[in-house]
Amino acid sequence: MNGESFFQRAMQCFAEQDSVGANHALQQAADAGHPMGTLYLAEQYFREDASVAFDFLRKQWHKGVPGTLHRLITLKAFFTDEELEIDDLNDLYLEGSRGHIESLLVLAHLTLDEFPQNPFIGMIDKLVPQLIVDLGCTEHVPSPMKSYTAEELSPLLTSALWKWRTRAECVTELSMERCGIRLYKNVCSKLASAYMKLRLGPMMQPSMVHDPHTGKGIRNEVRTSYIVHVTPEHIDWFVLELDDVLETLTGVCRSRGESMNLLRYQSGQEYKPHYDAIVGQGPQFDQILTDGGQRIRTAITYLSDDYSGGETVFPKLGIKIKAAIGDVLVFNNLTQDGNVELDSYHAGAPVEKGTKWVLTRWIRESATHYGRVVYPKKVNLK
Ligand SMILES: O=C(O)CCC(=O)C(=O)O
Ligand SMILES: [Fe+2]
Repeated sequence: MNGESFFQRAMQCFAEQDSVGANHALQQAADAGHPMGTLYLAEQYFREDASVAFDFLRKQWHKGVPGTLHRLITLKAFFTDEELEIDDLNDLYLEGSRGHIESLLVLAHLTLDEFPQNPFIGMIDKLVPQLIVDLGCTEHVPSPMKSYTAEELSPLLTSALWKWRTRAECVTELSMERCGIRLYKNVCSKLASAYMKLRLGPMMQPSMVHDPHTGKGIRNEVRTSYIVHVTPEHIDWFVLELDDVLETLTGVCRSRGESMNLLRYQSGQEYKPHYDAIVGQGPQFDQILTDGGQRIRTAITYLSDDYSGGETVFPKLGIKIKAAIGDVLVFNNLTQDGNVELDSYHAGAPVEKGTKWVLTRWIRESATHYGRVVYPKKVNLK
């Protein structure tokens, strides 16, 4: 049997809740160098002991299994309390040199501001030229193509590490006592914004709102944008990094976040004035509240700014926010004593021209389904 057959057998065993059989088959798949088998098994090890998982991933890397170093660094960065070091970024580079696009994207995202003539963009361009066009990075492609020595790479990796370590140190442009409104500048890089839109955009569906009578999701003129729910199966480095940074900016543990909503508004589309707090009453609303309680806070990450109209408006506060790409707006939906903050009433004004993209995170009082699945060890840290 080959690696794929072992992996399929493991999936079958999981479906039949035979975890012993599944682990045995995963082991066989990993021994045969199967990438997904390797990553699944590493996940199992990681739940028990991070260092066992890391040793296993490194062993598989030496056997030539792709994606293993990238997974190791991702687990270390987002699921342990260990700090990333320069060697970890070098590992991402090694993974990228074997053709792992996401590793190169992470390195490009961490270095593009400092190094516009960017070798990582050049490496991506060699592998998938269309991606560079779709990400709007064509002006960054270095020419001529070449391989980079350790000495040439060193300043880039040092700078990437600095960028990583200061990822949540953002300048505040607007700060208001009422509703705890804060607008943080330049949180999400242009590259990360472009990549998330590109990767998740094809899954867009019409947005829904809760029917005030039944609590069920319905289409309604109140909210005419398109949406993708960024559920656990969609997470990647960029989603995890945003979860991490938003935890710092909002002061609430990432495990209390609902899965983010990627919203796309085209001309004429809007989100009419509303509360993000759950304001309906009845059994269906009680059901919605079981996923972590009330929505205490909201964080909106702006992924585009080449549109007119489309401001985020707070009519009771008399403010209109037109953020730049990469900015994050945070505000409270509840008062100190836990009531709905009436001033938090807000809208996404109709877009006039161009396309507005945002990622909305609604944050609850306690751990959500998303938080429990993605961050089982980080539940309720704050
Ligand atoms: O699009 C906007 O500016 C606001 C989005 C919003 O209010 C929400 O998603 O809850
Ligand atoms: Fe909202």
